[in-house]
Amino acid sequence: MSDDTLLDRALIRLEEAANHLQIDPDVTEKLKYPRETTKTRLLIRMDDGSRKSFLAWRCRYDDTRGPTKGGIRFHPDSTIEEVETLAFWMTFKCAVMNLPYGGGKGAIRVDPHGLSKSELERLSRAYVQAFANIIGPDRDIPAPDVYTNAMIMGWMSDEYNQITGQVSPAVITGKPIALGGSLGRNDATARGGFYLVRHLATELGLDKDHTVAIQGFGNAGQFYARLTAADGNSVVAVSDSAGAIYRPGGLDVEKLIAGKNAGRRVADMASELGAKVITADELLSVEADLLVPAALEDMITKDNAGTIKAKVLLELANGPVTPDADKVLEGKGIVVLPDILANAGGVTVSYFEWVQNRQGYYWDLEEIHARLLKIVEREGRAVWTIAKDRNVSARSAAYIHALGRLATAIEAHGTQPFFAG
Ligand SMILES: NC(=O)C1=CN([C@@H]2O[C@H](COP(=O)(O)OP(=O)(O)OC[C@H]3O[C@@H](n4cnc5c(N)ncnc54)[C@H](O)[C@@H]3O)[C@@H](O)[C@H]2O)C=CC1
Ligand SMILES: O=C(O)CCC(=O)C(=O)O
Repeated sequence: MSDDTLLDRALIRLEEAANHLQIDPDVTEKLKYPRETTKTRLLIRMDDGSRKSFLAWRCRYDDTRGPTKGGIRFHPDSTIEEVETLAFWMTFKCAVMNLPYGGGKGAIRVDPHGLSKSELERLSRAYVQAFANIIGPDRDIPAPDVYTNAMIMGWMSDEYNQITGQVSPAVITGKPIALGGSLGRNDATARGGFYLVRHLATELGLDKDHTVAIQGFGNAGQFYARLTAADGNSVVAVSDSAGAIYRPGGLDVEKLIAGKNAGRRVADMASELGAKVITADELLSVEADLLVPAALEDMITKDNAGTIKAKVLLELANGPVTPDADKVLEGKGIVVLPDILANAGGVTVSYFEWVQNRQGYYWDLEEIHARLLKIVEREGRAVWTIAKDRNVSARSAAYIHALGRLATAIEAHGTQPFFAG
């Protein structure tokens, strides 16, 4: 890989889209840099009485279209650059879906698997104590991301309420239902991708019983496996951070999910599922019609993209394909449904959660699914049409679609925000 940073590589997409649109250069100048990133150290008491310090960040990348929105990641490799890039992607994701938000993201550099539940709770609460002045229902609204979940969002929401002395459920989304969470947020990331693939199946050349390989078997990957298997497709390979398995005849998805929920690794379940253990790179090159990266960024590079046999990639992960790898995939005629569209079901249902919290009236699951379907199909179709009309990749089309909306909003604000930012 080159010396370019993750953000440098992400900005290539902005430049490409800008070349397609007649927009003021001030717009790209504004979108090239995060508005603000706050870094802090969280010092918490461990169960053995010692104290330990963790690096943490929150980035509000751009708030032209509304309060900043984006998840919080707990990961041992998190960096400021990763947080800012994820927040940049959130800015474009919210614009693609026409949600009234800008983009944000946060992280703590920690391996949460090494913490007890009470240590994890203290760390999550410490994050909110540190960033209580940055987040807020009209300012910056966090949500779950890698290695964070509804339980953690519940602790964070409770901490915010204690600090402010008010009950403000709309400050954070992805909460437990009992604390104002929305029905349907748990599988929303996967469901958005699933609706997109189903809507464009004919154009993508995917048959009703296509085969699927999934990289990463957490929230996004597991729910995608469940939805696609229930729809008659066959999940033939999956991986987690510890290994990968392959069964050409299809894996028992419910058994796999039950095993993961019991704390097992996918490779440890291979023999009972009649599957073969394969390497992480082999997962990318198995015979499958659809490849679903659902783990981390930069997993598909120019070094391994050439081995991919799938017709279509559905990016449930953020940034799994590098720009160099994109060129390889394009050369092979593989369609990439890009992250800012493909995984936007999560933030879309987070938006529904925020709306329900503010109106104090809650929708049933049917209503959530119908609203999500409508937005995914509307914006998915718009992106597909741009791709065909302009003869560009679906990724470029998604950025063109989003940048058009961002440019309109930036211009509508007048010149002042350029100086205030
Ligand atoms: N949770 C959400 O609502 C949303 C998540 N995403 C993105 O989806 C991706 C996955 O996030 P979640 O499923 O929420 O996280 P998660 O924490 O639930 O699961 C992550 C999964 O990735 C696996 N993994 C980690 N490193 C790996 C590696 N090197 N190879 C294979 N698997 C690996 C882990 O073992 C785990 O199964 C991330 O890129 C995240 O930013 C995007 C939109 C929304
Ligand atoms: O649900 C949200 O607000 C944000 C989810 C997220 O972090 C993402 O889409 O990458």
